[in-house]
Amino acid sequence: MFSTAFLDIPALAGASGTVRLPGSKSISNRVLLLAALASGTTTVHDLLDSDDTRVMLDALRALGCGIDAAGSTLRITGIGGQLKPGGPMLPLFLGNAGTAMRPLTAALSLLGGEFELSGVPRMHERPIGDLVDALTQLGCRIDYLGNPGYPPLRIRPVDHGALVLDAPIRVRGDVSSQFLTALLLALPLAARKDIVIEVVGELISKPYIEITLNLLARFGIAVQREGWERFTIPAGSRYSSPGDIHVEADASSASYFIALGAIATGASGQDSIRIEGVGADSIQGDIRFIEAARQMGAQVDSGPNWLDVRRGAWPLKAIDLDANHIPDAAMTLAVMALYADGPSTLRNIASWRVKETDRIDAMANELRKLGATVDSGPDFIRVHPLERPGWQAASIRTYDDHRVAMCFSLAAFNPAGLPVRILEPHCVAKTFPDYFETLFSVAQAPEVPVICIDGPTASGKGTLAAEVARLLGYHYLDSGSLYRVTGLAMRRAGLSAEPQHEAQIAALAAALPLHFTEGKVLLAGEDVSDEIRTEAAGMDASRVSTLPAVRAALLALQQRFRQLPGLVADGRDMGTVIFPDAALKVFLTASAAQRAERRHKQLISKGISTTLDSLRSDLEARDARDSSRSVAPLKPAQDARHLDNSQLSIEQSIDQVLNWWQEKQPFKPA
Ligand SMILES: O=C(O)C1=C[C@@H](OP(=O)(O)O)[C@@H](O)[C@H](O)C1
Ligand SMILES: C=C(OP(=O)(O)O)C(=O)O
Repeated sequence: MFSTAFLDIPALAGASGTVRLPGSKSISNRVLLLAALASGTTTVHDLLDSDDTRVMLDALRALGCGIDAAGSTLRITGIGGQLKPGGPMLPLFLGNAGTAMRPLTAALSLLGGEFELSGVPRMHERPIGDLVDALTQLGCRIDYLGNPGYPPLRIRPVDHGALVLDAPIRVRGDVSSQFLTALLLALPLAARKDIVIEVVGELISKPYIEITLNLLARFGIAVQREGWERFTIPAGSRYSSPGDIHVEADASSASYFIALGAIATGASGQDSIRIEGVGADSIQGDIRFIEAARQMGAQVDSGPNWLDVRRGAWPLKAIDLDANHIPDAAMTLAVMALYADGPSTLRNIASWRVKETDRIDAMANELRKLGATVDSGPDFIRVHPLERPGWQAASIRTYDDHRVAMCFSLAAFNPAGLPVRILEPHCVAKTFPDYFETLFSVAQAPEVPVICIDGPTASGKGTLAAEVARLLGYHYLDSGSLYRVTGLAMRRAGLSAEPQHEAQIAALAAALPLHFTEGKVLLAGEDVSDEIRTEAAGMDASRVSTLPAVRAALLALQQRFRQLPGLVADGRDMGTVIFPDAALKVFLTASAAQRAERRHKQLISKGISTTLDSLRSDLEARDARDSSRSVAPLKPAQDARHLDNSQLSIEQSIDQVLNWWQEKQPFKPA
């Protein structure tokens, strides 16, 4: 996941390949709750692992459910519809998960304990009054701890004998379908007689009720229904675990990749996006996004558990759609509309205003930043397409809404070749923590940005480059370590850095089984981070780096690190030889006295004894060798910015490089 303050997505040109998507949020949280209420153990396969499921799991653990995770499988032992009596009041934090807050409110109101349910500030602005009213009719005891009609809530124990089950329970369905879902999931706890639920007002987001009914059936509860107005939970209903249950991939998450297939042209080989884990026969209503995508021109094939999408009509065809049945995925259509042949209108979407943010306003604001003309009203949005000269580079605010972040990534396919900045990209953690990594695994950019930081030994370029990479969410290449690892491989093969061994060392270098993970350098799986940091290994590195055949072998290896969303590379010839087209090149220096002092401190802190004088003369010898070698000597690229950090703190150096980088970006302030 990208935990950076922002993520710059370079202009993208194509996309092709296969993605496997994480589990459905709606299925995951329903299955977890049903498994928790049932008796016995349920094994859940391919559960979504995200903020929304984590808050549900934490709540269920607090209730006393047994939960064991092993890989993508989770075993959950339910409480059999009964809480241990006399437990303390439980505070439960439910983040911004509607699928946790609403169903748990209903279930806990009937379970008998005392609870306080709260969430993030936005959750305290998301309505729950219609559900609380329905539960209160029944005799449940729920108080508002903040604003009436909104969480946080206090739930008090209820006397099951006093529940009013004779009259139908009336619930409004026109604000959120989750209120009806919550009642359907929880009321079997009280079904000593038939319980009837009547929906008041036009039910929205109907397909989510189908998911609820489908999963209830798998847990042994056969709800009878009359259209969308009346639902009966038969007397004696009991949750019974199906044993094993598989979670489909999330159809709403699939919408971004379906859109990607519709917008992007493929590269050589495969020219489509294949999505695995969900197919057209999904139980999730958002799968009907493919109908809308087809209307706009996408070519979609599907089979059991897979979809294959490619570009059809181009530009896309404008659409006018009642999107009430696909409230989440429809946001993706609003961005696809930028690539259409006329204005597109999405109607009947008033519920967008009470989700993670006011999504109608959020989409309108951010689409306008890209240059689009947008009209909106209480329950619709109309998006006019953008012509090439109309596109603007924009810093997209995401309002802590995962879907805003995800759907705006599709703006990176703009024909003007502009990058898109996504602010607070970590909001995707709600349902799809690795969204951007998954996007980057199939997207192609004509130009992946590179920042080069070259400089002499002990100038601090490693620390600076790693930190800049971390702050930008870019990959990091410590090219010096490649030479160090080559030196180590050379030693281990019994060779030395003499010209007669050059070809052999080059062959070793070309095939280095090298990985950088979490600040470690792994050679064939072995952590060699410490071994390559000794002074002797530094000397070997410097020597092998003078061998032209070794440098050539390592060139391709280094260039392969240039991957989306970008790269920060440190070394001695990054800007001059390896990435001569880098957008920013920094030549980092510090006086030999300063560098010797830093290195001295470093070694002393590791308990290695040395003297300042010897370090300084070693450094000077190494500088001389590095700058006089015949191949790619250490010298600043012509277009490099010089940074002497002798008098700067590491933070000041980082700020300077980030400022230079920002100066090169076309983004206006957010
Ligand atoms: O029941 C569910 O799993 C959901 C129902 C929908 O909410 P509304 O019914 O509030 O539209 C949807 O937007 C949400 O992401 C998930
Ligand atoms: C509306 C959404 O979430 P929630 O389940 O919190 O309602 C969503 O995921 O788009």
